[in-house]
Amino acid sequence: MKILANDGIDPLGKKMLEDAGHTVDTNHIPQEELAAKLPAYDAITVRSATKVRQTLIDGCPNLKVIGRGGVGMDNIDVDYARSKGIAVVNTPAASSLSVAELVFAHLLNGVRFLYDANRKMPVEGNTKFGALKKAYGAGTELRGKTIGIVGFGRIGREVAKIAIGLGMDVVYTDLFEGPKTLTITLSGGIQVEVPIQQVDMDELLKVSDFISLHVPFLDRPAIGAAEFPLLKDGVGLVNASRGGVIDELELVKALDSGKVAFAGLDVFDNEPTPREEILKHPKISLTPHIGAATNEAQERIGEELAGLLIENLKK
Ligand SMILES: O=C(O)CC[C@@H](O)C(=O)O
Repeated sequence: MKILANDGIDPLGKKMLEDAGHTVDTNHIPQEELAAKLPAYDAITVRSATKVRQTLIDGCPNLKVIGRGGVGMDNIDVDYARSKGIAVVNTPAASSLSVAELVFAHLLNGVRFLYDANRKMPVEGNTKFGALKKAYGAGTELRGKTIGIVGFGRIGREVAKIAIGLGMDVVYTDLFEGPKTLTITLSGGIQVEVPIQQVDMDELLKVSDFISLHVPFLDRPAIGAAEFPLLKDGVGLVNASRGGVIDELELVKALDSGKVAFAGLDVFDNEPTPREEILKHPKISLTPHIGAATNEAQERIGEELAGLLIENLKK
């Protein structure tokens, strides 16, 4: 069968597919050319960039599988594809740890002003060293602080485990009733049971020194105009889930007023062209949607995705 890996696939996954007798094309086809070219393929794999919408699906009667390397399927019309008999598969667990680690990259970046130091040091570092040292002189430790985790799925739980390892207190919200403890496995296989607390959103906003969001974008931002006033003064926010989950315009206002001390953003309202106010804001640590972009996660994703494709292409 012919598979188009339109947003790439790890070499391990590609080899598994080829060993199973499939042809894998990793040359990216731009979105506007897909309608003409995708009908020649039996399956497509995407990450978050390529959109597989109803009109594209309608033009590909031979398509058997749509594979999403990653978690969120918001770039695919999943129900519609399934109604046409196309299997839609994803790899929900493979990138959790990588996303969680990126959350802490942003948090540690935020509490020590690295986002700003990295911008200013190359320009002003030799003339204003002392002034910069003073500007970044009031950092904050994470230990003993409370992190609020919005959405306690796989990624949220990985965030909680790292936070516990750093000596932070964890509160979380979720639509479902979640655990009261988390089991942390230390090196040597020692397991420790640590208490965590599920609270409602208002309580989380009130008590958290830092908040990390791990929910899909639904119909409104999880932190928007109504929520910002409820936040603790000087909170740090991290969004490595989906653009729109934090209202960006309200965020800029809250950063400017000092209500929010800093934000770490991996995802944006209008990817891949985020708004200027966000890109240029001096209190935002930025990454271009790379939560899952580690060698380890991509290898796990490629392997899992290849397995799912092989299984579904047999049917
Ligand atoms: O691979 C990507 O481009 C992002 C993936 C990530 O947002 C996910 O939903 O798994």
